[in-house]
Amino acid sequence: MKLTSTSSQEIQALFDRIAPAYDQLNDWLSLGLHRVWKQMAVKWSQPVLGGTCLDVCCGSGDLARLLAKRVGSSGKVYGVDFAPAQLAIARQRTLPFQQPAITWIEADALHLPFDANFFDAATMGYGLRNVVDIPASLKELHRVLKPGATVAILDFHRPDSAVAQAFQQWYLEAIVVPLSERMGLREDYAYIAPSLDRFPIGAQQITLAQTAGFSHVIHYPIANGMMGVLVATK
Ligand SMILES: C/C(=C\Cc1cc(O)c2ccccc2c1O)CCC[C@H](C)CCC[C@H](C)CCCC(C)C
Ligand SMILES: C[S@@+](CC[C@H](N)C(=O)[O-])C[C@H]1O[C@@H](n2cnc3c(N)ncnc32)[C@H](O)[C@@H]1O
Repeated sequence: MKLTSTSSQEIQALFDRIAPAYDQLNDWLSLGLHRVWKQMAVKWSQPVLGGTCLDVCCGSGDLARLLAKRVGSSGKVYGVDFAPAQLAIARQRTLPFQQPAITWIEADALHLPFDANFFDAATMGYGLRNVVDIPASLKELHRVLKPGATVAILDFHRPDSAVAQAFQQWYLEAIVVPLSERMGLREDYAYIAPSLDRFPIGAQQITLAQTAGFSHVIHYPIANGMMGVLVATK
């Protein structure tokens, strides 16, 4: 099935389908760099010891586990995703004795099952590009954060430089798609490039976050602008 413009159900099915290969392919295709980018996002979300943190669109849970390390045993971390196969892997990959225990919740990022002003910090990794309503998703994040709390949103980004842009396009088409094809996931990974074409660039993301109500917003291009982190404080 070719995924160009996509419904919420198609996105959920895609991430359920790729779940068994997802972590391995991320490590291979980014040469492990996605772990560094995720560390940066967690740092920018400013989690504090004993804090209550949220990882929206948590997938297999990398960011939630990093948040858990930051908040320590007196803190609390919730990981939310709507793809049950991703959550199953998140649960498997989390050590039973890890403190704090992470609470994994199957839910929609557009309707978070939390009270307003609940979280001290939040992260979202590679989720914003995939939600069907970006402004609604930002408003929902704003709603659940406490005043003064920060969300860091990591995702692909289009570099300014034509050379870096050409390299990114080439890498997605000539490396990512053929490698994922070997695992029978060609169409699923071919979806990344068009989803990136539709995704607002950093400056547009800043405006969207301000419109959602965030008071202090910065976008950091990373990896030569091929990735970016939107950091927004309520
Ligand atoms: C963790 C990463 C991506 C997660 C991800 C997001 C999506 O929206 C998907 C949609 C459909 C299928 C899969 C995903 C998905 O895995 C980021 C790293 C993985 C990337 C595939 C690697 C991309 C690398 C950069 C374009 C270039 C880096 C070059 C460097 C020399 C390694
Ligand atoms: C590319 S994965 C990212 C997973 C993880 N955050 C990471 O960085 O590795 C995107 C995740 O967003 C989830 N997702 C997309 N739209 C969602 C929505 N509306 N509600 C909840 N989860 C959603 C997908 O199920 C998928 O697990």
